[in-house]
Amino acid sequence: SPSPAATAVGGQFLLSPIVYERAIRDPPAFIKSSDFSSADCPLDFSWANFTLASAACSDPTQRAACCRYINAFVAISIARYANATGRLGVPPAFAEICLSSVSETFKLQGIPTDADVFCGLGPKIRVSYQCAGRDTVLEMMQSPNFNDVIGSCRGALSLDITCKTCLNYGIVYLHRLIGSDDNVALSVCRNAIFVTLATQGGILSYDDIVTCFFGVQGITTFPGPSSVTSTPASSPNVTVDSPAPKIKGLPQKHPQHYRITVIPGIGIGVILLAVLLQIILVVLIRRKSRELKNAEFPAQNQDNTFHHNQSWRYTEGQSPMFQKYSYKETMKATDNFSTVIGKGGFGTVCKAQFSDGSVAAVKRMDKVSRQAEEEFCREMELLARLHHRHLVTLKGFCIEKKERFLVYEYMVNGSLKDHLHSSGRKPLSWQTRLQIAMDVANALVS
Ligand SMILES: Nc1ncnc2c1ncn2[C@@H]1O[C@H](COP(=O)(O)OP(=O)(O)OP(=O)(O)O)[C@@H](O)[C@H]1O
Repeated sequence: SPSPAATAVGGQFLLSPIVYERAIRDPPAFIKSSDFSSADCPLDFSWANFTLASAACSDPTQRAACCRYINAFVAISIARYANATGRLGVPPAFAEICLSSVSETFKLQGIPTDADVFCGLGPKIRVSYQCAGRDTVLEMMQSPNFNDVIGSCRGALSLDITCKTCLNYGIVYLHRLIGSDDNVALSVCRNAIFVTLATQGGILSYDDIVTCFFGVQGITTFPGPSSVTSTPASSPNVTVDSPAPKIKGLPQKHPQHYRITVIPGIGIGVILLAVLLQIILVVLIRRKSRELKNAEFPAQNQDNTFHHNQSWRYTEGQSPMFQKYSYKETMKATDNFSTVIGKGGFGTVCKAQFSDGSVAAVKRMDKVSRQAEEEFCREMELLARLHHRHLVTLKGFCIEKKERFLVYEYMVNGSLKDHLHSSGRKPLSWQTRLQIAMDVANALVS
């Protein structure tokens, strides 16, 4: 019959929190394991992915792997339990029900029942890792030389060499601690080391420890107090013990796997950002230098017709190099382009008076287009070659951003066109017209 401290509710025994806590810490004689059902076992397996384990356990040639999986599942559940309670496994009063609960869970998850037997669930694989009289994580940590184990296991345990070093330190520590060759005791204590390391949160990678200690992979593990079942299902509000102690002075905030993911992520992000900034910088510098080049030699970039090295220097005779006028001085000489004297196909013509006293006619290109650009170049090329007293002389040019100017010798009496077509002028005599035609023809053939 049930103990007086327990009340039968729906076929299960619901213990009051205080009685439960006492029961698991120091079970009184009247509390027997038969008072609990397997649902009361505080070990939780809801986190586990059994796919690989059930495949290994169903294959008779994979028995060793199967047992490693089973050992790992139990050890991880105990580590989760220890994370919340600080204990290295379930209290003795729960040992029996937990073994049958674990067995039932494995069965439900497709692991053949004979795996319990050949792996030794109970005699070899236990649900409590009492190691040389140590029941708690704190006691393990306080045992002599345990710091050496922690120190040696702090590296990247995913690496074979680091894992071996960690395990070797563990074995040395255990030989000193238990001083025997009892394989079961060594195996249980080894699991106690695993649980103690696994409860250290951020300083070690949980998944790496599992792989290192049990030689299995693909077990989904999510450690942390929130996911740890610290109480039986029937007593959800009872906390059993204080959570597992952590090593002082070491970061505890995030699990290692989180750091492993985030830190390289940040590094890669920073590198990508630096590369991106460099590319942007290069593009901006190139664009700027192209702009500067355009301002200096725009036509050259748009079209090959403008070969400035050839066109700006007239090599025949005494023709000088064209003068380059600045936009500022051109603007000043034309009183901000207000001295308009005519308009032709190329653009507007202004009279200009430069600071050195020279007078010129400045043709301002209306808009920069490919065609206008070509015309600009052609005019310069042509006038660079043609020099005659009957042809107007090109004095220079001005190129700045999108502005194009040709600076000519100023014709005081206007152009021939003015004399031929302007209505306000006295018509030229036929003799003069004939003379002009001959002069122009002369200029073109000479
Ligand atoms: N060097 C100059 N000196 C004085 N006036 C000029 C000079 N060049 C042009 N002009 C004036 O500007 C007007 C326009 O000249 P522009 O050469 O641009 O046009 P155009 O003679 O009609 O030839 P086009 O149509 O081929 O451009 C001329 O009719 C003239 O009155």
